[in-house]
Amino acid sequence: MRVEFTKMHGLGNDFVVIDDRADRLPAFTPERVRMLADRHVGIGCDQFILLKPSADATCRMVIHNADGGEVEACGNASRAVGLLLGEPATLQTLGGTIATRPDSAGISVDMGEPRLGWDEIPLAYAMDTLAMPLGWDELEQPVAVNVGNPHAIFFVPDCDAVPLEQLGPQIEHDAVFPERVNVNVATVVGRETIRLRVWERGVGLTRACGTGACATAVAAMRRGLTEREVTVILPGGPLRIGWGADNRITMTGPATVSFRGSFAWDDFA
Ligand SMILES: N[C@@H](CCC[C@H](N)C(=O)O)C(=O)O
Repeated sequence: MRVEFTKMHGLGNDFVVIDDRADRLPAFTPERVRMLADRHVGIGCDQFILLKPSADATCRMVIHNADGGEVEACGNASRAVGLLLGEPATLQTLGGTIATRPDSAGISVDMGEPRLGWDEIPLAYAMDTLAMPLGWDELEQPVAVNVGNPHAIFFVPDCDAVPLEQLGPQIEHDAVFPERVNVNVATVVGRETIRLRVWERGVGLTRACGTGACATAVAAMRRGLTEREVTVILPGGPLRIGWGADNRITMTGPATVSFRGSFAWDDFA
């Protein structure tokens, strides 16, 4: 059996997307996803995205990190799927149902409401999520925000100077985050601009993280550092993020098809 896929990216955060809305494919095990995502033995991607039928939305979006683990949300992949579907669409994810629509700046996504309670992140025990009383070397007092998936955000004078490849994995696996965490280091450049680098849970450093941009914008707004609409500049490029009076987050930015292909199911057994 051959399986067709679309290789896509959002600001360099890249995905293998398989459209199985017809529901004919067998299950993708974490091992199979790991092989497909591997940049040496597979196709290579940060996240593996499977579209399945849904009774309540345009489709169900199943999201796996490159390590094979299934996760609740992926902002950049949501824009990519929005581009594939073309029309305004709703995507059912483990983190909630979100809505995409084409926009003059690419694809706009209603990412839903952030969760801010310590048990909603989740954290291991009760604490202030606006300034967690913890530190890892130079990274201290993060803000914790859940935008479908868990994020810790550290505001620093220069995010490019942080050794994120060393501190990211330590923080990701710290016991204070029982479901692990995505680690964001952010520098506020002005009331409407933030620079951001992200160590993604289950992947590592990526060129961009849409949910990281949303969580960081909410964190900056909660701390009163920015306006309620900002540009978040990632290594792969900028995203526009708004947190409205209705408590909903909107993310707008590009998504791109790189190429289309197919593989034999048995090649990744
Ligand atoms: N690339 C993503 C986030 C993907 C999931 C994340 N690594 C997690 O484990 O929660 C994005 O664009 O949001």
